[in-house]
Amino acid sequence: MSLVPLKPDLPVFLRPYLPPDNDSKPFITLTYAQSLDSRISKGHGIRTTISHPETKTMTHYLRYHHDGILVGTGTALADDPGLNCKYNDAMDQSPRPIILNHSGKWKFNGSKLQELYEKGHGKKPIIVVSELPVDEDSSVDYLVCQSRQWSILFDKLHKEYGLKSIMVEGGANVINQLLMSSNLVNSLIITVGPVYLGEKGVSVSPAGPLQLKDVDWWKGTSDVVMCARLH
Ligand SMILES: NC(=O)c1ccc[n+]([C@@H]2O[C@H](COP(=O)([O-])OP(=O)(O)OC[C@H]3O[C@@H](n4cnc5c(N)ncnc54)[C@H](O)[C@@H]3O)[C@@H](O)[C@H]2O)c1
Ligand SMILES: Nc1nc(=O)c(N)c(NC[C@H](O)[C@H](O)[C@H](O)COP(=O)(O)O)[nH]1
Repeated sequence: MSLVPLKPDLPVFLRPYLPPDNDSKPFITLTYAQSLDSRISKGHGIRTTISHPETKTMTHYLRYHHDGILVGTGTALADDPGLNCKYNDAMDQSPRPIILNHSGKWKFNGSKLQELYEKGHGKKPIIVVSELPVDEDSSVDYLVCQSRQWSILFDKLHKEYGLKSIMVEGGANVINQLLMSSNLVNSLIITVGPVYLGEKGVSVSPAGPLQLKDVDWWKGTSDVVMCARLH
């Protein structure tokens, strides 16, 4: 499905929060869409549309500006995401998909990621594991890194794969951890949609309080987008 056009005032609004051209450390953007009650889906395993088509276009614009896009196992299992870039039909500019798969529950075989990669519509995924599997799949790259070692993981993605910017798209478990690792996150970009998802929804709520800095808001047709820094 094609995207609606990018709202013309979004590039200027987003510019200060996008990765710089040159940086010695990987630039980490944490981004997701949430309801008014801070839920990101109706329930575990349920893919839920929250954002307006114009902020979906913004997400693809953000993907266009990043070298890698990371999601947790829960999101890979629930959403079977494509994680490519449809902005400007620039699928060759798609970020490298990065899947945390320490549990081994998610399978590349039969996934949307496999379909897109084989069609040349997405990049080769990097699967993060605690040890190499016995039945290695040659269509993916494996990165060995122990669970919850975020700093080491981002460093390896930078040094071993040359990824200078990584966009983290969720889900809740991953987001809650990174909100508590404020020194690792360079930009936070949250879309808020006009919906409540209720108490069975999967909520974003970090373990402790967090005061954001350099906050700016954009108002779209039905969503708002907040950009901020954590440090
Ligand atoms: N609205 C949005 O923007 C958005 C974005 C992404 C996902 N979602 C939704 O979120 C839900 C999934 O969220 P979730 O919290 O269940 O799953 P998740 O995607 O956060 O994955 C959690 C799992 O990933 C692994 N993991 C997490 N952190 C790790 C680490 N540091 N090292 C190694 N492994 C790690 C663990 O297996 C953990 O159980 C789905 O329903 C999905 O539709 C919504
Ligand atoms: N911007 C945004 N608005 C939403 O309403 C929503 N549910 C997501 N969810 C993000 C989540 O990570 C999804 O899994 C990927 O957005 C799917 O990616 P694809 O479109 O398949 O490439 N993101």
